[in-house]
Amino acid sequence: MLKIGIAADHGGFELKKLITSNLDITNKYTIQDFGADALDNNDDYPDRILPLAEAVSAGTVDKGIAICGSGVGASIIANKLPGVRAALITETYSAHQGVEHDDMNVLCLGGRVIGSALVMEIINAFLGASYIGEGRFERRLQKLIQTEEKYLKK
Ligand SMILES: O=C(CO)[C@H](O)[C@H](O)[C@H](O)COP(=O)(O)O
Repeated sequence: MLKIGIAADHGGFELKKLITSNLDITNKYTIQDFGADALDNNDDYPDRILPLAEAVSAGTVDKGIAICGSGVGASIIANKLPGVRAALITETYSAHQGVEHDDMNVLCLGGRVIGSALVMEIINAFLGASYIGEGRFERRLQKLIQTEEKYLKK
């Protein structure tokens, strides 16, 4: 079963609630909620998203969903960690292509910019996709990993 993590700051708090109550996890996923557990308009996205990104980096969750107001801050902080490939996604094509081609493992969303019907389609596309893992995609991923090893220190 795929292990999914989810986290949000105040800008993504309502969207996280909507996602966790609408996502059909039956027989498919386990979901770990990294907070925020309550709305705090003074919280900061690095504090809220980092525990999820650490879990993806450590491999204790397989895929993450990181939400802030725009999705921008969430993607910036998540990508600081080794092994995390996060992207801000606003439509369904990139939600699955990012996984299939680039092994994207964190989906970033903007809680203040995305509609509730679209967001569930995006999440289902992201969670249902698998990395192709060969040929030109693997060649590109290896270049990305080499870059990470050169510039990011564990
Ligand atoms: O979108 C964000 C970062 O990219 C944050 O979630 C905040 O919503 C954004 O920075 C706005 O901050 P505010 O304190 O809610 O005005």
